[in-house]
Amino acid sequence: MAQETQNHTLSVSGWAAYDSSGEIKPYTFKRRENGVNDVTIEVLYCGICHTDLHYAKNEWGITMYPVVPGHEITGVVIKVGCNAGKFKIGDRVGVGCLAASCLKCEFCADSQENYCDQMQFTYNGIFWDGSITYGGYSNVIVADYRYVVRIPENLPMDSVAPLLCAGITVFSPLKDNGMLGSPGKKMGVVGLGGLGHVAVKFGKAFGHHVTVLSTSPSKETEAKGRLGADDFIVSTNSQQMQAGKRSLDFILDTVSAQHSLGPILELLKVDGTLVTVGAPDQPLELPSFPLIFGKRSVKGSMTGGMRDTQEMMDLCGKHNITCDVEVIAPDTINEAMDRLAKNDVRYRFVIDIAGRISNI
Ligand SMILES: NC(=O)c1ccc[n+]([C@@H]2O[C@H](COP(=O)([O-])OP(=O)(O)OC[C@H]3O[C@@H](n4cnc5c(N)ncnc54)[C@H](O)[C@@H]3O)[C@@H](O)[C@H]2O)c1
Ligand SMILES: [Zn+2]
Ligand SMILES: [Zn+2]
Repeated sequence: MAQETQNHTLSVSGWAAYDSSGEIKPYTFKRRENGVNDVTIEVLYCGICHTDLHYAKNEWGITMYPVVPGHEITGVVIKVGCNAGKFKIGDRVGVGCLAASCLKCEFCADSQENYCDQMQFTYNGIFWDGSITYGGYSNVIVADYRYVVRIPENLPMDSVAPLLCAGITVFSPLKDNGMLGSPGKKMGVVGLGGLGHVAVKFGKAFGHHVTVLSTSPSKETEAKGRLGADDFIVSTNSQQMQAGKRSLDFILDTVSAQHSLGPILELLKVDGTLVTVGAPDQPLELPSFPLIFGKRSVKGSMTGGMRDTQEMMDLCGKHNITCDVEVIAPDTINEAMDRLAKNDVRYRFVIDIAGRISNI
């Protein structure tokens, strides 16, 4: 069982869910003191990922309460361990989903720490010292420097925060599947939420023709006008789905709820690939006919490694890509979570942890 260890003496104020109601309330807890490999970060902003909602409500059945969610963290370094000299006090940094990995296996050696079988998450994980990890809904986080990235100077700390999970989670499968550096592909994005809206922006930045698939016809104008999508298919409109058959090279499915992949797969060309990154609590429906008749592949992908995360950040800095966010105060996290559950967000809530908006 996880247990707190003696060097957990740093008092931190945060917000936690205490039970499967998912209600978020203030929570004061202890973190480890800054170790030789650590940086201590004053948290400025933290995005609300749909995964936070899955955990807060124990939708995957693995939540250890109280859970302090948050893995889209931006902040400023306030303490540096002696081995963490690549960072200095005052650096603008980000922390995503990963807190630890073995650092020795083939995946760690290749900076695919996200696939290390010893990998531990930023929250609801168990750190090497046996303590439960707590995420970014808190004013300070202590992170091993190997899981910290730099934020480009030109990007604002609030709208950059969701890149730490939503961003890398869609960047990584795009890179892995030949969508980076080979423009002109036909790309589909299913679900226009936090992950989906970044996927559209990346798709356009990488030179692709991007089609959004959504159940909400009302999102068409924004998807095209604001995010730059080229086409929009309402997934419940059978005529539109029929017209789109065999038109796409690659599809990224970001939907958070159970659904069938069958009709979506029909939109892929022969030999096309669908990567699912959404994590519904119920199995996806995967009929074999659209798979075998089109020699199509379905793959999964989980967040991304640290080298790719920094690469993505730097690319976003170069192309000025940020997320479309609604910044909220910590005392409205519950309202934001309710709206997230109802798909009423454009496109990511970001908590102003340090209370900067209250000063405006
Ligand atoms: N693979 C990973 O590493 C990874 C990382 C982050 C998030 N996730 C998962 O990805 C999913 C999406 O996360 P998000 O933060 O973008 O969530 P979000 O709530 O911002 O977006 C989800 C989108 O799915 C749409 N949607 C919901 N139910 C639908 C349905 N029945 N049919 C069609 N569309 C529907 C919503 O309208 C919304 O646009 C979540 O399940 C989350 O846990 C996975
Ligand atoms: Zn996430
Ligand atoms: Zn490893």
